[in-house]
Amino acid sequence: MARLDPPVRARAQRLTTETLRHLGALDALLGQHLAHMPPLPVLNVLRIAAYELLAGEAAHGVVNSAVTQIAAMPRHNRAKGMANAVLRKVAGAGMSLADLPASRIPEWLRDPLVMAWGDEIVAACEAVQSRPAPLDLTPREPSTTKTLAETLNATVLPTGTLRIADNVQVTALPGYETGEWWAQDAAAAIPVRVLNPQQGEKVLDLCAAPGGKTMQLAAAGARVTALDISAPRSERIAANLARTGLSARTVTGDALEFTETGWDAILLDAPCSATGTLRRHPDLPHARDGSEIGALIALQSRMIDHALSLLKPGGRLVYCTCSLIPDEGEVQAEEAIARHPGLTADRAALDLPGLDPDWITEEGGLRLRPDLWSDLGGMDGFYVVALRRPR
Ligand SMILES: C[S@@+](CC[C@H](N)C(=O)[O-])C[C@H]1O[C@@H](n2cnc3c(N)ncnc32)[C@H](O)[C@@H]1O
Repeated sequence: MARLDPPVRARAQRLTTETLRHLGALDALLGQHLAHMPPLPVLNVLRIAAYELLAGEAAHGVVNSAVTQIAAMPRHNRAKGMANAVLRKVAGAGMSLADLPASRIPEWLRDPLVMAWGDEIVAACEAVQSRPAPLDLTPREPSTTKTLAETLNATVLPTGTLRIADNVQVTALPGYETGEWWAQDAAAAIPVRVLNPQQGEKVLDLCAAPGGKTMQLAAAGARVTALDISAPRSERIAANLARTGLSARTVTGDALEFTETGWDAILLDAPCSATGTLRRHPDLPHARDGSEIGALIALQSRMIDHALSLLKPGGRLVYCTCSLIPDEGEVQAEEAIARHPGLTADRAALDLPGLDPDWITEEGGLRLRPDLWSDLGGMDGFYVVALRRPR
């Protein structure tokens, strides 16, 4: 896909993302017209074509293009007649995307989420995840929020994030080149607000790439060190800082081996199952099976303990994950408090404009779910807690 021209690439990305979002419903629809499942390369062409038909693309062009692609597959070109017939039946049914049922989270993930949140909340999350995610932007200078909202025809969310509902090309928007804002989901912007960086404070961003939160910390005037284990991802931090004219020291390395101490505050946006970001990454539940989550949970608690050892006495650690699984959020905070005498969850840090006190959890963290603000377009799932080390 990287070799395609930007507009073609954007269209290819949108088509595959939206097809994956509705994969279960599209397969069920195609299944009504298929005597047996075709080979995967043929099925994938049918899936994308069925999505395009339901999205209102002209039937003639969609069917022709799909048949041409299958005709060019040396091992499967005999399927072109079948593909033509099936797609004409889908087109003839006159259905649209609105007729599809909400996309369902695959069972390996759905079962633990139902255990954690109940059927109703999971169904509400699925309803939000069935629609494309809006584009959320964080302004570099909070004082420019109103002006940017007018220029970009965006709405301002209760926490100060700008939201654009339409499908737009990010890099073509005014202010991208000049770094006046960066793309960041409304929920992802909250951990730094909870950390509340102060001018001149020494702040360590422990799992920093691609740098959305690093930029928020630097924009607040903190002296930031941004560390990430991945060299290519660290380059993205540097590129983002350069575009926005912000500065931070970048380090490539393993958080568990970083030994500089005395930090006023540390942000730990730990690697996780990313199950809160399904609406932006509908491929995720198909590409994974949950077998990696146990190892991630163990890594997260080792990272929390190590981060606490780097803080100055009285310093604060904001731990967050873009996961919907409590073992990667609420349980990590609860167990960290139990492991470290004197460590407390700072509930006052969550008293911020736009944050609903109902989102505060028993152990003193913040649970953000896709179904919250559903009337405003939802948000990614996140867990955030501010832990304070004793003096
Ligand atoms: C959730 S992403 C961070 C997103 C980032 N904070 C932002 O807001 O743009 C998690 C990051 O952790 C990094 N990571 C994973 N294991 C790590 C380790 N042992 N040490 C440091 N970084 C690690 C990954 O490379 C990944 O970039």
